[in-house]
Amino acid sequence: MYFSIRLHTISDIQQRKNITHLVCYSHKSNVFALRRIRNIGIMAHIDAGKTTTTERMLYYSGYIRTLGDVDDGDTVTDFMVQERERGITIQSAAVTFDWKDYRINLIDTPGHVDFTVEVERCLRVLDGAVAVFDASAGVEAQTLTVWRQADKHQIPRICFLNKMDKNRASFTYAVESIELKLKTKPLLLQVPIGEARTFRGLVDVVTKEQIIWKATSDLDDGKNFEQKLLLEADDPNLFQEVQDARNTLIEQLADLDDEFAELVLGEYSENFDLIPAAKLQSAIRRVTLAQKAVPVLCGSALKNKGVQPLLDAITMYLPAPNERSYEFLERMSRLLLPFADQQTEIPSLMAGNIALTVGLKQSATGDTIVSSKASAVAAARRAGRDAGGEKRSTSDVESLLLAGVEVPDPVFFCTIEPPSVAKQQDLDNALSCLQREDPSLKVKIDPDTGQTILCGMGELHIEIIHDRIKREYGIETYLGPLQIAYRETILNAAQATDILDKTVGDKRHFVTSELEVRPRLGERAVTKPIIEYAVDVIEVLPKELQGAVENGIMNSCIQGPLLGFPVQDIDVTVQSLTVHPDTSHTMVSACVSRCMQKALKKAGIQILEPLMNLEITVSEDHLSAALADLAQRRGSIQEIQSRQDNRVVVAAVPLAETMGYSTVLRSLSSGSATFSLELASYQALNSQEQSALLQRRMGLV
Ligand SMILES: Nc1nc2c(ncn2[C@@H]2O[C@H](COP(=O)(O)OP(=O)(O)OP(=O)(O)O)[C@@H](O)[C@H]2O)c(=O)[nH]1
Repeated sequence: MYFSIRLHTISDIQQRKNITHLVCYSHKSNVFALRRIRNIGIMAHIDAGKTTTTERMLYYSGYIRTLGDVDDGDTVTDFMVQERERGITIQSAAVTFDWKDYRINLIDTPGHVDFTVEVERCLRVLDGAVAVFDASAGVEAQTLTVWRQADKHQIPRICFLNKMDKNRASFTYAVESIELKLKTKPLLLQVPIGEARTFRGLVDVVTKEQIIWKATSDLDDGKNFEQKLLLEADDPNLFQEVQDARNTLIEQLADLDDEFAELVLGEYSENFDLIPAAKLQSAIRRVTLAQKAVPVLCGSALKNKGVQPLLDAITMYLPAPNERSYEFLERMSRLLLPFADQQTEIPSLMAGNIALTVGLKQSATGDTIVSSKASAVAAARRAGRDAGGEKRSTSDVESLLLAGVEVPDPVFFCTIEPPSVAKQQDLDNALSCLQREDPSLKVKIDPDTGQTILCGMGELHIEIIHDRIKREYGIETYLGPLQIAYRETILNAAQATDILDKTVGDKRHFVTSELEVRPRLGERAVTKPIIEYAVDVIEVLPKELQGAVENGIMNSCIQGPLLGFPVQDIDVTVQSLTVHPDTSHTMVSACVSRCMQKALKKAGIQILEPLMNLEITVSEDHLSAALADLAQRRGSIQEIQSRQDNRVVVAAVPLAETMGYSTVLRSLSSGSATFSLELASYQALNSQEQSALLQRRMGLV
């Protein structure tokens, strides 16, 4: 389990003191000046080649002696059994290695959409990221999702166009799709030499050096390559291409960076060729750190080409921890330096590093650990000051400190049962450990049957959890059929009243309430009800009682009256409320909750189903079969784009129709089509579908 052990310190003076103190405790080999550390994530769409690229980095840096292969299931970072069996990354793995006097802490993150939360929990502890693309596919659906997450956390990035050796690989196409779909400015730092089967090397646009690997680099390890200045006589066309690319790069940088613009317009205005590489490199670094543009490199990790220049670019263009806007520091009783599934104990940790710690029983993914309450308060105050001196409320400050991982609501659920009642306690323990690690996994108890319910992000997510419980905790569990997490909303406005009159011991609890519920109109789904009060209620309602009323309203929305799914998109007005002085807050909540249930029932319930964005990449030959199948799944096609020789179908399809889709798509496209799914919104079921669902749920069909 990885924690973002990031401590705001109270003042710079104190921080300097603490760092010195920690350096004294460090092993010499572990002491790296902050500016020589890079905390980097690798992110991309599934199968773009993150794990393969990471494996090459470890090899070239000397940390492993033989190259592992995803397809053989022996890579360092995919160490979970499920990862090795399926050839995909599920859990992020952290590795630390050195490259030319720099220490790189690198996290390989999963690409499958079911594990998006895993990516986000990594991003928030990183300073920079490498986005890996399949050069024959360009930007794919999941790349967009992780790109947006990185935008949210303001993470400077480098793009690596991998798989340049693949049939249909196209540098130009991939760059265009980055510009168009990610709405970013690509800085082309390399020009490939050859493409697809002829790909053999690249030219560094900044230094004009060509790097050519041996034709047999996929058989040897790609460590040997020829590096020399590209001369016009070597290849006039390539020389001109590089010259043009360099001029474009210079123009781009001058547009984005004033310091560089001054240089170009002044000293070097007569001859751009004379601009020293170092000046270009520092300008690239500045615009990358400011996230005004993204350097683009290319290669083929599998064929051992292009990874060493990528490592150089990471050290050159991505930020050191002290160049990001936070200063964090921590010292703990037991600290471990991760190397995938191996760890080395270290005596202390300097600011800017990533490490593991053990034994924290109460904390979970997304928490921020601070050394004391006082330092947390001081950090919050400082964060308040940094935010432009505006006054912040306490809750603002709290939310700033606890800014955690954004967890999407789960869309699938199923019952999970242990082999015997005696094993229930073990299962509960296993589930609570897994939940602390993975915030996208939710566990609840069905109030009617008492069964444990597992809620997750997709079929694969639940399958992997099931498998992990068996392998890691030795419990063979039984899963019920996978079900869709629907939502409920109301069709009309309705009013209801309720009276609670209960005497417990010598106390009389007396409450009357009157509420109105109305459907909320608007584009965006709002999961929490918007609560308003009639003027004469709010004027006399004490703050504590308001909390009890709102609890009652919220509780009744957790389980809707029709099928027990959460209720969304409603407005509530508390029209009247009387409370006897001795009445407890629990009784107030209970009365309001009952009143809400009555109002919701009267208002008429509409079931909403999750609607997914589906993107299918399929060859022309299999397009009509894929479209015909989509039509049967209540899918609506939004767009059909061309991507190289393939067609990309962008569609919306109800989640209920996507069960087992991967098997069907594989068989109708002879294994060539790929797809990705992402939750888009919730849509109303029509009355026939709704009554069919009700009948199924009641076991009538
Ligand atoms: N042709 C070609 N294939 C590659 C290259 N890099 C990776 N692959 C193959 O692409 C597949 C996916 O590679 P991975 O490294 O597992 O990709 P990933 O992005 O880590 O995948 P997830 O972690 O599951 O998202 C494997 O079959 C690799 O052998 C490359 O440069 N060229």
